[in-house]
Amino acid sequence: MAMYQTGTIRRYSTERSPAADAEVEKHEFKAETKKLLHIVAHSLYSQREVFVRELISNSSDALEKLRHLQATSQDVSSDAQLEISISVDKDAKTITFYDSGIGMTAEELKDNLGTIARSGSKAYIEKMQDGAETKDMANTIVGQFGVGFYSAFMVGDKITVYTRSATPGSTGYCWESDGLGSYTLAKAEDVPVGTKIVINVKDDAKEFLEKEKLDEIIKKYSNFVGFPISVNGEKVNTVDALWTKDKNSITDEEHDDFYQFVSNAWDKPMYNLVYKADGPISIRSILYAPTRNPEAVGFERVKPGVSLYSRKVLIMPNAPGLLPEWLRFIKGVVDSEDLPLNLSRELLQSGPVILRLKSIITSRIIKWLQEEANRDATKYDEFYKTFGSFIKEGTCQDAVNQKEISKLLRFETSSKEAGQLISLDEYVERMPSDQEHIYYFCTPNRQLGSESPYYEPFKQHGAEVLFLHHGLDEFVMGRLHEFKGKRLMSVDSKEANAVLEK
Ligand SMILES: Nc1nc(Cl)c2cnn(Cc3ccc(Br)cc3F)c2n1
Repeated sequence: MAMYQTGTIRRYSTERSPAADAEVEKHEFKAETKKLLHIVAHSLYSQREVFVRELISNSSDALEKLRHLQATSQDVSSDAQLEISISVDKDAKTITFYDSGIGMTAEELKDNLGTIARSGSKAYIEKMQDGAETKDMANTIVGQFGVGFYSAFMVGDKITVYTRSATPGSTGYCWESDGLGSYTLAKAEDVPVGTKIVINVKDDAKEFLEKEKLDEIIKKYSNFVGFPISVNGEKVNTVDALWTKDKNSITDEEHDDFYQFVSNAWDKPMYNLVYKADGPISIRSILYAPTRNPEAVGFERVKPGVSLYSRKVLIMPNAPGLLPEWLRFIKGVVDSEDLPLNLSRELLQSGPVILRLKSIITSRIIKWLQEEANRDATKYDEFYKTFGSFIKEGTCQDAVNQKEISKLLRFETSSKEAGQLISLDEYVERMPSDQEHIYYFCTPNRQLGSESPYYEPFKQHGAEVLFLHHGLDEFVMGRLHEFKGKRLMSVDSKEANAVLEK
C-alpha cells in the first residue's frame, strides 16, 4: 500500500449505501501523528477519565468562538442554543459528545490533525521515543498541541466525527478512524452546525458508559464551564463560575453556597476576597477564610484549600505549591488563562508561572487580612483565635513576607484585660519614646505571669509586657526578632533587667 507521505488522496467509490456514494477519501496519518496518537492513547492511561475534560474543553472553546462571532454579529449560519449535550447508549456501547459550536471545515479537520505533527511536538516525540515518555510529557502534549481530542482513543476503538462549520454555505463532513494509522473523510448530509463525536467504547472502558461516572467526572473537572452540559438530557453543571462575575453583584448567599461547594465544608466563610488581576499573569480568583478550623479539633492536616483552574476548567484540585503551607486553611479558586490546561504536578511546584502566581496571591491575601483587621478589630480577634496558629507558622516560615505577616499577629498584654488582644503596631504606638524594646513574657497563663518575679520590675516600671501562652510563641518571637526597629525582648532574659535599670 502506497504510504501517503504528502497526504495525497486516493479516491475510490464505496460499496456502502447509495446515499454514501459521496467520495470517501482515505488518509494516512503522518508518521509523527501516529507516534503521538500512540503516546497519548497509552501514556495518560492512568488518568483515562480526562478524555471527558478534553472533549468538553474543545466543545467549550468551539462554543466560545461561535458566541464571539454571534456577539460581533458576524455572518454565521447558526442561532442554535449554545450547549454541550452528551448521550450514552449502553446497548450500542457508544458515548456521543455534541456541541452546537463553530464546527469544522474539511481543511480544519485535516489541519487540526496535521497541526499536531507540525506544531513542535516533534521534539517531544523524539524525546519520548527514546523512552523518556512520562505521564507529564503526555499531559503536556494533550493540552498544549490541542490533541485533547486524541485522548478519546484511550477509551474508544473507533471514533466518528460529524461536523459542519458555522461559516455560511459549509457542508457537513464525516471523519472516522480507529486511531491507529488512517482515517476516512467524506461529505455528509443533514449535519447540524457544530461537532458530534461518537465514541465506540472499548470493552475495558465500560465504566464510562455509566451516566453516574460521567456526571462525577464532569462535576470534578468541568463544573464551571460556561455552557450547559447535559448527560442523557439532564443538566449536570449547576454552579456558576462565581469568580468571573462582577464582585459587587455577588450576594452573601452566593458566597456561602460557592464556599461550601468548593471547600466541601459545612460552615460559612468569615471573610471573602474577589481578586482579579490582569498584570503579568491573568488572575480571576475568589478566596475564603472559613469560620471553623478543622485542624483545631485534631483532624489530620488540611489539604491546600485552593484549587487551580484555567479558563473555568479544573486543572489541579487543592493545588499544592500554589500557596505557602501556612495558608493551607484558605479556601477557594484561582483561575488563570495563562496556565496550560495540562499542568502537571512537577510543573506546578516549580514552574515560573506558578511561582509568580504564588507570590502575587500570597501578598494579596496578607493585605486582605490586614484590611479586614483594620475594618473590624473584634471580628479579626475572633478570626485570630481560630487561625492564629497559621499566622504564627507564617511568621516563622515565610521569610519573604514575614514583615507583613507579623502585622497580623495578636497578643494578650499586661495593659489590657485577660482575653483582650493587641497588635505589635498598637504596642509600639503607645511605647514611651525612650523605650528601645518590645517586652514579652512566655508564661503558661496570665495569673502565673502577673505574679512572676520576672514580671515584677516591669510592673513597677509601668512598662507594658505582652503575655504569650502558646508553645509556638517563644519560637515566633525568636524568628521575628524585631518589629519596626524595636527588638523583641523576653522579660526573663538577663539583658532585660540591665535594660530596665538604666
Ligand atoms: N468540538 C470541537 N469543535 C471544534 Cl470547532 C474543534 C476544532 N478542533 N477540535 C478538536 C478536533 C480536532 C480534529 C478532529 Br478529527 C476532531 C476534533 F474534535 C474541535 N472539537
